Amino acid sequence: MLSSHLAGPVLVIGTGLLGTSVGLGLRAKGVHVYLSDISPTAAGVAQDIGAGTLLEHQQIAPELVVIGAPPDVTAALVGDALLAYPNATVVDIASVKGSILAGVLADERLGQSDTSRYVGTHPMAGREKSGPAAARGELFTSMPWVICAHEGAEASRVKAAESLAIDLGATMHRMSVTEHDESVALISHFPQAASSMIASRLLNAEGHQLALAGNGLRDTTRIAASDEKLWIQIFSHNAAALVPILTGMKDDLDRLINTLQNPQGPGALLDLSQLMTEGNAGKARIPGKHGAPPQAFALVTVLIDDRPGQIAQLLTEIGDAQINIEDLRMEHSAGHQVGMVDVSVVPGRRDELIDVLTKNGWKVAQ
Ligand SMILES: NC(=O)c1ccc[n+]([C@@H]2O[C@H](COP(=O)([O-])OP(=O)(O)OC[C@H]3O[C@@H](n4cnc5c(N)ncnc54)[C@H](O)[C@@H]3O)[C@@H](O)[C@H]2O)c1
Ligand SMILES: O=C(O)C(=O)C[C@]1(C(=O)O)C=C[C@@H](O)C=C1
Repeated sequence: MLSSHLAGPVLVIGTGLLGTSVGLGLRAKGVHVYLSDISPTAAGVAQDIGAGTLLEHQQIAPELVVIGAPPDVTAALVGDALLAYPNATVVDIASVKGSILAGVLADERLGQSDTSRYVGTHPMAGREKSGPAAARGELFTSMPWVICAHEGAEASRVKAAESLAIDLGATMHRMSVTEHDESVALISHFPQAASSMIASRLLNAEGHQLALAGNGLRDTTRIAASDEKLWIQIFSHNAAALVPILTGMKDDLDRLINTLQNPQGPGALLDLSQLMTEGNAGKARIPGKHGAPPQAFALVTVLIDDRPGQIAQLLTEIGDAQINIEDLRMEHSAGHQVGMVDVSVVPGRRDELIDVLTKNGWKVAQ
């Protein structure tokens, strides 16, 4: 078992997707984890899948308490935990930070020595699913984890919060709550709003239209499946940072509508070209997964028969050719006994991959 920075025990309050993922990740490091949730079922499932031990009537003195509940109850749960466990560091992992810090500092039950043990944090990893059954111990590996220590936080408490991120394999980013909320409004909350709006256009789509859906629609709507109860809280807690970004989008939309109302008009084509090139440039600024520099991988699509062992064979042959796979995705072709595997590789190895696979008899769609 790998050694951990945290000694434990750690108490996770709120054992849904995120809290259970924290429990699973810490258990894999050998840290003792207790689990608690307002829903006995959520806590029970988390225990059953190995995220820790149910907190029932045991008297515990946790080193760290992690609040993994929704944003609207987080500040109150932080306050409860600071009072219930007077020696513990208490962190939350909610997606918004300013409103929660304000709630904790305004809690009249707490003195300065209590709030000095609180550190707000936010792992930038998640899924469009919720609940403990969707949890993964590796969720945070190489993903950013923001630490938003407030002015009154004790250094040793900040270190404990950082130890949690390190033990779970995340990369640490320190910032103020304001910097955090503005950043995530742009890179997380705005994309969620845009994805939900794109998907909501489909409500009245005809079946024959939807039957044509390809990767463009799937790529832009994955997170539209996210939990509505969680996101109404995130949007409303971070409204001030989100409004300017949505206003900028509205201006762009107005400009596009204007241009398309007269697509042969003077400057219209230049306007459309600008929309695309600005989008290309923005996309190129997104770092590669796991913090790597931006890199456009080359995609090779391989057609495989829909029968057992095909993917394993494909991966073995790519491995034998000493070509590293950067990303892998599989799609089924509706109504056909065929699958399509998208293999991403560094651009310099693309032609070689196509050669190897074609020689080995695979059908490669170029
Ligand atoms: N889902 C994501 O992608 C993601 C990513 C990063 C951070 N977060 C943050 O993590 C937190 C949890 O999100 P999630 O996706 O795991 O949600 P979830 O719905 O899967 O889990 C939340 C859990 O909190 C429990 N809970 C609610 N009120 C409680 C209370 N008063 N006391 C104890 N438990 C309570 C619920 O029963 C549920 O099991 C949220 O604050 C969210 O903003 C989510
Ligand atoms: O991958 C996803 O499904 C997510 O939406 C994760 C995501 C994100 O925007 O990156 C969503 C909200 C969280 O606060 C942090 C991470």
